[in-house]
Amino acid sequence: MASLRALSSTRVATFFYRKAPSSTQVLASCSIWCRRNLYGSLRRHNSMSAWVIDQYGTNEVLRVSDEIMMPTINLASEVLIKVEAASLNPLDIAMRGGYGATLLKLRRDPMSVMQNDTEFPLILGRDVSGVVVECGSQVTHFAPGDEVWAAVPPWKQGSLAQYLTLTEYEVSHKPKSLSHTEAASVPYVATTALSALVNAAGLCSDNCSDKRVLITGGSGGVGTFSIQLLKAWGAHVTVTCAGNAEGLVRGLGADKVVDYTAGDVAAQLEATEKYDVVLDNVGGVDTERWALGLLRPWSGAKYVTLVSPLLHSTDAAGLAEGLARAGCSLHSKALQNLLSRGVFYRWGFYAPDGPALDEVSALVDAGKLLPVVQACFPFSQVPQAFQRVEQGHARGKTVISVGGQRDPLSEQEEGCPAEDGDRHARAQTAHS
Ligand SMILES: NC(=O)C1=CN([C@@H]2O[C@H](COP(=O)(O)OP(=O)(O)OC[C@H]3O[C@@H](n4cnc5c(N)ncnc54)[C@H](OP(=O)(O)O)[C@@H]3O)[C@@H](O)[C@H]2O)C=CC1
Repeated sequence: MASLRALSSTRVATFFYRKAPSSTQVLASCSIWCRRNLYGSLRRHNSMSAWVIDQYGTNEVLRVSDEIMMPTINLASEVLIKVEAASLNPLDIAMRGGYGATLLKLRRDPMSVMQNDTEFPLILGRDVSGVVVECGSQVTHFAPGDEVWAAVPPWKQGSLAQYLTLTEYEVSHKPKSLSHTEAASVPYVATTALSALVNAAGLCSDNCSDKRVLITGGSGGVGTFSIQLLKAWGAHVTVTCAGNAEGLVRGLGADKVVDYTAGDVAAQLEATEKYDVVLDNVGGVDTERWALGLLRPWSGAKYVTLVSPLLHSTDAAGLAEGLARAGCSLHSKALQNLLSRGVFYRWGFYAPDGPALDEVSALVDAGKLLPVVQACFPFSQVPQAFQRVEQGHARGKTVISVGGQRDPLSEQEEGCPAEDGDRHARAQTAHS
C-alpha cells in the first residue's frame, strides 16, 4: 500500500503540470499509465535483477541475482530510472577490487550503509541510458517516460541493474539521435572530460580557437570523447596513442597523432610547438615529467592528469593520513611547477553534472560528437565485459545492453549495435 500511495502522489503532481493534452500527449500518458501500473505490480515483488559483488576481488566475485532490492525514491529530487544500457569504465574494474572503498564509503547513502553496516551487495556500472519511471515530488525537468542518460556517481549503486535512482541534477535528456546502447557509452567519460577541461584547465567553447591541446591516451573512452569535444570547440588537438589507433583518432578529428609504441614519445613531441593544455589519461611519473616540459612556459598553461594517487592513498594509509599525503603531493607539485616554469599542475576528477550532459546532448544531436562503441555485451555476459575492459587497449567504450534481457515491463529485446569496425567507420566518415 505504501508504494501505491507514493505512486499516486507523484501521478497527481505530474497531472497538474500538464496543459490541455494533444493526441500525442494522450498516447504518452497512456504509455506512462501502463508503465506505472506494471511498475506497481513489479514493486510488489520488491526485487530486480542486478550484477552485484559481496566482497572485493577478481572477476569471480561478480554474481547475478534476481533478488536485489528495488531502489525507491527517498528524496523529493530523485528520479527512478529503468536501465536500458550501461557501460564499463576502468573505474569499475578497480572498484571491483576495492579501489576507493575508504573514501567512497564516506559519501555512500548513510541509510543503506547503516541498514547493512556494509556497502555490499554493491552494484557497479557508472553509465546509464534508460527511461524515467517515477519522479520525486520536487522534480521539475523530468517526467515518467522521458529517455535519459547519466553518469552514476561512484558512491551510488550502479547501472548493472534493472533500476536505479539518481537526483534530478545528475540526469539529462538522452540525445534523440542515439540508441540506448550508444548513449550509454558517453556520460561518465563526458562528465570527466568536461570537469577536467572546463573546471581544471579553464577551456570552453569560446576560448579554444587559439589553443593547442595535447591528449595522452587518446584512443580510450575519455580520449575519444575529448578529441571530439575540443575539435567542436575549435582547438588544435595532438594525441598520443598506439599506431593501430591512429585511424580512429584521426577520424575523430585529431590534428596530429604520435605513436607512443614507435619510439621515444617525448622526443617526437619536443619537435612540435608547445602546448597550452595537456590532458593526461595515462599518468605515471615519466609521462608527467615530459608532458609538463611540453607546456608553454610562463603563459598560464595547464597540465591536468586524471590519474591521481588520491584514492590509492586513502585506501593504503587510511582516510586522514591518505588525504594528508595526497594533499601534500598535490601542493608540492603545483608549487614547484608554478615557481620553476609558470605552469599549473592539477588533478582532474569526474563530477556529476546533468546540465553539462544537456550541452553534450545538443552537440551529439548536431552531429558534432559521436559515440565510440568498441564492443557491446548482453546483460548475461557482464563478467565477459569486465574481462574485455580489464585486457586494456580500449578503443572507445564497452557497453552492456541491459534492456535486452527479459523484463516484466517489456517484452521487447534490444540488440547490441554494431561492433568496433562499423562504429569506428561511422566515426571516421562523419568527421572526415
Ligand atoms: N580521476 C577521475 O575521476 C577519472 C579518472 N579516469 C582515469 O583516466 C584514465 C583514462 O580513462 P579512460 O579513457 O576511460 O581509459 P581507457 O582504458 O578507456 O583508455 C586508456 C587508453 O590509453 C591507451 N594507452 C595506454 N598506455 C598508453 C600510453 N603510454 N600512451 C598513450 N596511450 C596509451 C590505451 O590503449 P593501448 O594500451 O592500446 O595504447 C587506451 O586506449 C584511466 O586511468 C582512468 O582510470 C577516468 C575517468 C575518471
